[in-house]
Amino acid sequence: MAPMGIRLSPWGGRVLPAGLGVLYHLYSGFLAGRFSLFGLGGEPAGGAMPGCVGAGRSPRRRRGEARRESNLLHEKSKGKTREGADDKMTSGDVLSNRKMFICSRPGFPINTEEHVDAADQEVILWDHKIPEDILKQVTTPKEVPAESVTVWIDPLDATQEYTEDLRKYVTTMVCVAVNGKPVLGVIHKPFSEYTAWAMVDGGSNVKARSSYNEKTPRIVVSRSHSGMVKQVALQTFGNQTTIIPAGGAGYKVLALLDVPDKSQEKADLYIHVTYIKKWDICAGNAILKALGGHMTTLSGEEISYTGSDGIEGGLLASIRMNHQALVRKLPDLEKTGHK
Ligand SMILES: Nc1ncnc2c1ncn2[C@@H]1O[C@H](COP(=O)(O)O)[C@@H](OP(=O)(O)O)[C@H]1O
Ligand SMILES: [Mg+2]
Repeated sequence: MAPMGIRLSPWGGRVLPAGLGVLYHLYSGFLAGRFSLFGLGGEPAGGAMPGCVGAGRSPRRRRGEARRESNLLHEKSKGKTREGADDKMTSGDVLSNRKMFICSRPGFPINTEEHVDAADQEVILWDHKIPEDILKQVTTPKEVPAESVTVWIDPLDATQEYTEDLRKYVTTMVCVAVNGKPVLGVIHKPFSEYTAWAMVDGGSNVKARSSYNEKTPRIVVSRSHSGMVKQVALQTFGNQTTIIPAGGAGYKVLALLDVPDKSQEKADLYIHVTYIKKWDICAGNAILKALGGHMTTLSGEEISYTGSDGIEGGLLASIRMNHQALVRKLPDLEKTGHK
C-alpha cells in the first residue's frame, strides 16, 4: 500500500482503528526511534523520513543515542507543581510530544502534556497496515461516535528520572477514553523496547501475575512527588510493608503486572497521594481495567478522562485484590492531614 499521511479522518468515529493505529506505531519501532533522538535538541529526523518504521532503524537513531549519552537534554522547568517541585521538561518531551501528536491526529480531542503548535504542518507517513499479531488479539471491534472519544498522550513519563539518567523508569503512553472511561492503553518503554497494551473487552499483550500479597503488600510509590505516601502506606498496612520508590506512573502500573522486562521491579499495589495529571494515568487505568484490575481515587471513585487535566483525590491501583476493601482500609487524607 502506498504510504499515506497520518490524518485519520478516514477512520471516522471508530475507536478501534484509532487505537490500533497507535499500537501500530509502537510496534513498528516509531516511538523507540523518536525517543533515541531526544538528545539532538534541534530538528528531529522528519522531512524525507520514509515512514514511522524507517525512523526506528535509521543511522540518525545511533547518532541520537550518542547525544543522549552526552546528556544534551535541554532541561528546563515549566513551573512548579502544587507541592513546589520543579515541573520539568526536556527536548525529549517536546520532540516525543510533537511526533506522537501528529502520528495520532485522528480528529478526536487529544490531551497532551506538552504544547503542540497548531500550525505545525509536519506529515508522518505510514501505510495504515496493522500487524497480524495485534489484529488477531482484538476480538470485539467497537464503533463509537467521534464526539465520545478523548485521547490522552504522555510523551515522556518520568521526566525527572530521565534528567537523572534513570532510564528504566521512562515510558511513553497513549490512552483512548470513550465517554470518559478508559478503553485502550499503551505503555511503551523506549529504552528497553518493551510495550504493554490492552483494550477493555478487546485484546492485550500483557497479563496479571499469578499471585499478589494483599496482607503485607509491596507498595510502589513516587520517588519525586511522594507527599505523605509512605506514612499513609505504613499506617494502613503496617510497618512490615515494603515501600518501593519509583519514577513514572507508567512504570508503576507495569510493576503490578507480569512484565518480562528485566529492569522492571514488581509490586502488589500502587499508591499516589498528591495531585496527578490524567495523561500520566489514563493508559495504566485502561490496561488495569482491561485485565480486571482497578485504578481509582483513594476514596474509591472512578476517574473520568474528560474535562479537567488532573485529579485531586490521589490514586490507588490494584489487580486481583478486593479493591474496595483496600479503599476502606485507607485513612481519610483530609482528616489525617496526609495530603
Ligand atoms: N503533584 C504532582 N503535580 C504534578 N504532576 C505530578 C504530581 N505528582 C506526580 N506527577 C506527575 O506524574 C508522573 C509520575 O510521577 P512520579 O514519578 O512522581 O510518580 C510524572 O509525570 P511526567 O514525568 O510525565 O511529568 C509527574 O510529573
Ligand atoms: Mg507523565
